[in-house]
Amino acid sequence: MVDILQTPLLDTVNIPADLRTLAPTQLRQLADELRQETIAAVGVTGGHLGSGLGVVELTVAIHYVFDTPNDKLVWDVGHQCYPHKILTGRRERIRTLRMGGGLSGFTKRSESEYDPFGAAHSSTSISAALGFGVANKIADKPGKGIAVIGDGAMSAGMAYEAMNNAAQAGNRLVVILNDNDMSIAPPVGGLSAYLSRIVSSREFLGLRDLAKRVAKKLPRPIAAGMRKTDEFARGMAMGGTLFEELGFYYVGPIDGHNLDQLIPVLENVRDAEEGPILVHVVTKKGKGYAPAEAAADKYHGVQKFDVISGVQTKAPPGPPQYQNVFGAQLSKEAETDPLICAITAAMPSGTGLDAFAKAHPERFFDVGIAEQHAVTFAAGLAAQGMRPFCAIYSTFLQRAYDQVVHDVCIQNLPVRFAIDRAGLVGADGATHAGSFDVAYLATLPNMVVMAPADEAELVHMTHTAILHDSGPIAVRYPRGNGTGVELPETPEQLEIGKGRIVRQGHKVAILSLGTRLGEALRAAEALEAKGLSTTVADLRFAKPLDEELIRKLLTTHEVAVTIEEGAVGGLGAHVLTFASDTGLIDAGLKLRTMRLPDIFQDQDKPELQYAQAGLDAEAIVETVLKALRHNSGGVVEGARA
Ligand SMILES: Cc1ncc(C[n+]2csc(CCOP(=O)(O)OP(=O)(O)O)c2C)c(N)n1
Ligand SMILES: CC(=O)[C@@H](O)[C@H](O)COP(=O)(O)O
Ligand SMILES: [Mg+2]
Repeated sequence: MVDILQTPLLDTVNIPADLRTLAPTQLRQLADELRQETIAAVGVTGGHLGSGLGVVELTVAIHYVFDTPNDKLVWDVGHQCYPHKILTGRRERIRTLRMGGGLSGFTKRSESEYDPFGAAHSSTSISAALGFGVANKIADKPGKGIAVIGDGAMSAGMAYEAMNNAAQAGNRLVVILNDNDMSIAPPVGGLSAYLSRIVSSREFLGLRDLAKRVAKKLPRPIAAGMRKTDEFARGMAMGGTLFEELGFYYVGPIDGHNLDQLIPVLENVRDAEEGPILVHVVTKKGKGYAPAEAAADKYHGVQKFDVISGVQTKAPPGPPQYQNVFGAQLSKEAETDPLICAITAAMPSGTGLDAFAKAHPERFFDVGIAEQHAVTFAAGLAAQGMRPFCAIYSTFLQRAYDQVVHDVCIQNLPVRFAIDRAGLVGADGATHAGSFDVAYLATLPNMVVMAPADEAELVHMTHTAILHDSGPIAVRYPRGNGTGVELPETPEQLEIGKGRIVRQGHKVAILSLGTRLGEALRAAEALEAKGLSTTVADLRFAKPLDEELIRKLLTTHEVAVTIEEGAVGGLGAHVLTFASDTGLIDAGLKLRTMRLPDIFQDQDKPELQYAQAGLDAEAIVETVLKALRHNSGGVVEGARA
């Protein structure tokens, strides 16, 4: 395996133009070196590995054949883009992947002209590539849009919305379907089965007849003398496919690790006069690195690891992760409650539902990457009397907002939302931060929004959600480990809209929502040391607000500060609205809201992200002291604080 890294050919390639000076016979070696470099880099940084290893040859072939960056290459999700980054001028920084100040783990427009479109959420690539292709067509400029989309990402509705429109791009759009028969977990559903049928029922295109068959299939000058009608081309050689029905020329399946096949096929595709074209490429996730190929998840996402053994750095033992506390509690309660069912959109382990899937397979649904469908499916289940839990990361639930509003809230259906990765998430950065869910959910009539301060509270809130049959309810909790509190044997049903006082004082009140409670308590200690007696309340609910408790806190303390792990529009906004509606702010109350700043924060360690966001104990103390210094008649200096 990779020992001392020797990359003589890769060392000569800084950008794709360098790559294009190589002879086709050199590309195999280049791909091998690129694979080694990718493994070595991710060994140091951790990150998404298996997907990138599977597209090493594809990355080399695309940059070799197409005229990037004039042809616009759009990687779906972008989690497979590390080899692409190495070939596009970023090799020197590749060992900073996903670190504070380092390269993003996804494609990012601000990073490179070779990343024409940023991503991290799936299934956007065909739409974006179509946009590039059509814009160039209108302007009569050269340049195609090239989307590389995985079989998992191909399960989302957006991909079909784009394909439904793709004909207008003509030959300006190329879609490369990277079929590795894997999502994060094994892929699910009819499309996955369909792709498997195509692959198993057909031989890979062989080298000997490849050029002939592709030339026949794609009308272009070299096929002169052959029939060039659409009927001939579309029905040719490999028969109709779903993609052909949608108006694509389908080419495939192709062995995506065989450069001798990839290069001529892509050259034909590049030069075709007709389109759009879909190239079905079959690859192996984790290809070329034995530990990845052998792992159940194909090293989708890894910690730092030892390159020789593949052994990943273990996280130090700690409290259970929130996702697993949720999954275990739901699974346990489902033993005695046959109405509970659980839905994930392709994230069974990330949401902690793998435990549930094992224990209750008949009530577990992995719907693939299809968050919108997941929500409306849950609404249907709820309308029929089930108790569905839709477990979706905060950032991915954004995609299903209309379904939450229209299918769930307007009909007041008791769908339970388990919203994981709420707040800042660390290495995945802005695209994956769960910054907006409180703002977008707590504004909806009928919705209940809870946030536990620790994992014991999450147990109570999961139980409370199960029993909440009168309408929709959401519980949002962060990525990572709990605080280490003891988990309750018997969960409590919390009273909806009731918070709790965690620490009683009389001058300063900190109103906390979620897991900032620990920082609020640390701040209270520091304030106490300065002679400022401090109350800390855990509001538990962003909606409905505990108006009685809030009124009491705002009328009995000189300064009140709200704190939450979310953007403006969340708890603080609702408390301010309440204080304004009731006239409580007219009485000279010093009320401040602490929330995420109005920026998309780049990746870093979560604790540093929160410090940068001004949401740690030190920032709370500073906010309180500033408020106390402030004379209510004047203008606040440094307005936010
Ligand atoms: C909208 C959305 N939902 C879920 C995810 C999480 N996610 C990232 S990669 C991935 C699997 C994608 O599978 P595929 O497209 O086949 O790519 P592969 O990992 O196999 O290379 C999932 C579910 C996401 N990024 N975006
Ligand atoms: C690319 C992607 O969307 C996922 O792989 C995501 O990075 C997983 O995040 P967690 O590690 O928080 O489950
Ligand atoms: Mg896949």
